[in-house]
Amino acid sequence: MKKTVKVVAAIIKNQNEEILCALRAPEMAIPNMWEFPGGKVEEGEDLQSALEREIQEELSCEIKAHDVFNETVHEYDNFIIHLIVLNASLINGNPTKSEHSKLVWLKRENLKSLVWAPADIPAVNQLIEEKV
Ligand SMILES: Nc1nc2c([nH]c(=O)n2[C@H]2C[C@H](O)[C@@H](COP(=O)(O)OP(=O)(O)OP(=O)(O)O)O2)c(=O)[nH]1
Repeated sequence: MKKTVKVVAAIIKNQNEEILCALRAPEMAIPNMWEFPGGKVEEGEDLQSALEREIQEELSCEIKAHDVFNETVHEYDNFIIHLIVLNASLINGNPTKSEHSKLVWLKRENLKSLVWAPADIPAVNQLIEEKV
């Protein structure tokens, strides 16, 4: 049976209403695909704390995680992901990449120009549809 992994990811916006997108590095799982930054929820951790911790670790900045924006279950070849995308706001510092290959801020209407991790497509679609 495939393992199910619970992952939280953040929608972080800047003053221009652009959204932070992160490119997974070649050596990461699901390589060379764009994602909303975040990571796995640890045992006993609530969603908001997990996301705030992951963003501090990965992007060296402080966020406040808010409500759930989109929740999706997607089956990859070797595991099942329960991806929970939360709205978040930047509290302190600037997102700085460590593990990722690239970080970009994109307007909603341009999100489709990236190759997203398949599990992220529902959240991307919801972001685009919301503002038409
Ligand atoms: N962070 C994140 N991971 C995603 C997204 N979409 C998606 O399919 N994934 C997958 C990629 C990975 O297989 C898994 C999350 O792993 P990760 O490598 O980001 O998390 P982590 O830092 O806690 O993992 P680890 O290296 O400590 O094991 O979920 C997304 O939007 N954000």
